[in-house]
Amino acid sequence: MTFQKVVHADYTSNVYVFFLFSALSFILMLRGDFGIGLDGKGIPVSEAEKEESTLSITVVGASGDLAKKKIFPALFALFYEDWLPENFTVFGYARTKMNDEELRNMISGTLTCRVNQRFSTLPDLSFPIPHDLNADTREHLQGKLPHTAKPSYLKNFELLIEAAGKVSNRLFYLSIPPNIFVDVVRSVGLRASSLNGWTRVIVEKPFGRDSESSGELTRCLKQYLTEDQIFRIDHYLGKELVENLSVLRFSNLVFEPLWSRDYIRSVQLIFSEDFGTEGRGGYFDNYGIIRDIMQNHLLQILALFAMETPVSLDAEDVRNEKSLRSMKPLKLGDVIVGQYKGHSKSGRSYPAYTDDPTVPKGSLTPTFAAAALFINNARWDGVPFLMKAGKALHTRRAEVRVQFRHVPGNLYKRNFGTDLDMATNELVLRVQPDEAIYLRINNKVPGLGMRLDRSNLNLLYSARYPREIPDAYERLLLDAMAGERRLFIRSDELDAAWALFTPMLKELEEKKIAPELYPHGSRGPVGAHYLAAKYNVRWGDLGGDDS
Ligand SMILES: NC(=O)C1=CN([C@@H]2O[C@H](COP(=O)(O)OP(=O)(O)OC[C@H]3O[C@@H](n4cnc5c(N)ncnc54)[C@H](OP(=O)(O)O)[C@@H]3O)[C@@H](O)[C@H]2O)C=CC1
Ligand SMILES: O=C1O[C@H](COP(=O)(O)O)[C@@H](O)[C@H](O)[C@H]1O
Repeated sequence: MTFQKVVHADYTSNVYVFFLFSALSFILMLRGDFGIGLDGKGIPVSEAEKEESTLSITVVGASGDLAKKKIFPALFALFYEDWLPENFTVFGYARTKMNDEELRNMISGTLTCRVNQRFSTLPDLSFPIPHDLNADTREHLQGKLPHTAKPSYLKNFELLIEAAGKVSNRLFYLSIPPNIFVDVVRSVGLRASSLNGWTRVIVEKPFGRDSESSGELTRCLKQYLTEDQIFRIDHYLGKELVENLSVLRFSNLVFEPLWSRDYIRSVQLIFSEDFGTEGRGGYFDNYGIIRDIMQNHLLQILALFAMETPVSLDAEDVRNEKSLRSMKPLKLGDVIVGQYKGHSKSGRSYPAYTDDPTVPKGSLTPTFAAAALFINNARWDGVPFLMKAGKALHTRRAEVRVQFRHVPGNLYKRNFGTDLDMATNELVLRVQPDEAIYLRINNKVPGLGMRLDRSNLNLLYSARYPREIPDAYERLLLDAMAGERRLFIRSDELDAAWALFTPMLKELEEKKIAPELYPHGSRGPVGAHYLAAKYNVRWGDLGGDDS
């Protein structure tokens, strides 16, 4: 196996890092579920195409936080697990100048263990430039050619030259701030598209900040790319438990009959992080937790949870059934917002959101929100879908909690006392950490007499599946390479998602609603409890008996 990395180039007007990894001699094992495959995994290409094609993956924004923490580790994990095709190259672009060693250090520092083991066995990363690049490009890459001023960001995309005589497929990952999305897409569309293979672009959120800006972004992107080339990523859709949601429901007879207003009393989608916005305050203040987490990650999970049975697992069939268009726009009265304040605990002090120098003083941006959404269809009419998302809370967790109705005429109510909520069944999908699915049931405590107890039927992934669970970005990158769109957001879904949130967000901002302050590291504002109480339910994550 060889592994190559080349070169940064300095330019007169801007300085870009340009580096190239070329991993050769990988074994491509094709994934059976994509049809044309051979033996169970890999990218769906025929044997002929495998030999005749090259794949380049270009990470734009390669020096950034996301590239460092997620994209490069995911690419290396795919490489490590032999999921990448034979002729495979990774390019990276950023503004920061970085030498080879700095770059290598940046990447190796964030690789997961399993990847590190193999990374450390790699030979020296500095190899000559591959012979299949033409002479001009070689010189250009080595910084020997004079450079004139670059009219736009990434002008030098034309440097992308893959092995001569092969079909070149190109995947671009835009890991950059939204204000330069369109410039980069223009460069990709006009200067760097493949002439004989496919060109796809993965776009990171935020996809606008309301219906208008999102619509405008979509229009601009579509000037240079077709909808089929745009892969809008929501990495929560790549998480193992979220992917399993449909399997759980549609492949187990015991759940599907219960999946409606007849048996389900409320559904709760809960996201919490035990750290603040440190380092990302500048970005975050323009968006807030509702746009950062609810309008995309939690809403996508909700849409998958509540969908009707699709005709097939094809991307379009699945995306057609996601229930976004049946949902009612969110009302301000069904939302509460919060913001974390400074707090001292055990001699340590934790900053307030507004202590971040990149956050404007007096900012009203919510770092916490809770909301109640409703779906206007026969299956879900009247069922509150409660969402709760917050930064700087007491724990890091993401989960879906399905609370079932009380048992009618419960024979055992005497044994539970008057608190019937304590006796309702609850199905919990813990997305992270410690992935698990568990069902809370009532059970007789063994022994004489009749004492009832609430217990969990528990599928803890680490016990049942000891293998490490791949990161969401691994799955989504692989899908994008394969042209599988099921887990990416279609433009009409995006429009529907913004239509649900935009009126409420506008009102919230116009009325300058002050967020309720909560201490850093707490469970969040009490307003969230009032919201749940309004719909006669309780947040399930407060019970304290999770396994
Ligand atoms: N970080 C995260 O956890 C997540 C991020 N995202 C999204 O991913 C994208 C990237 O985020 P993140 O990595 O955190 O951001 P960073 O600010 O850490 O990195 C941004 C990258 O873009 C480059 N860049 C910034 N401004 C310009 C410019 N004007 N012209 C050219 N290049 C520029 C930077 O280059 P340089 O460093 O050289 O200046 C850097 O490589 C954003 O859209 C963000 O919303 C989405 C989900 C999670
Ligand atoms: O998209 C985002 O997600 C992260 C949380 O992702 P996770 O996979 O670590 O749970 C969040 O921190 C960030 O604010 C948001 O932009």
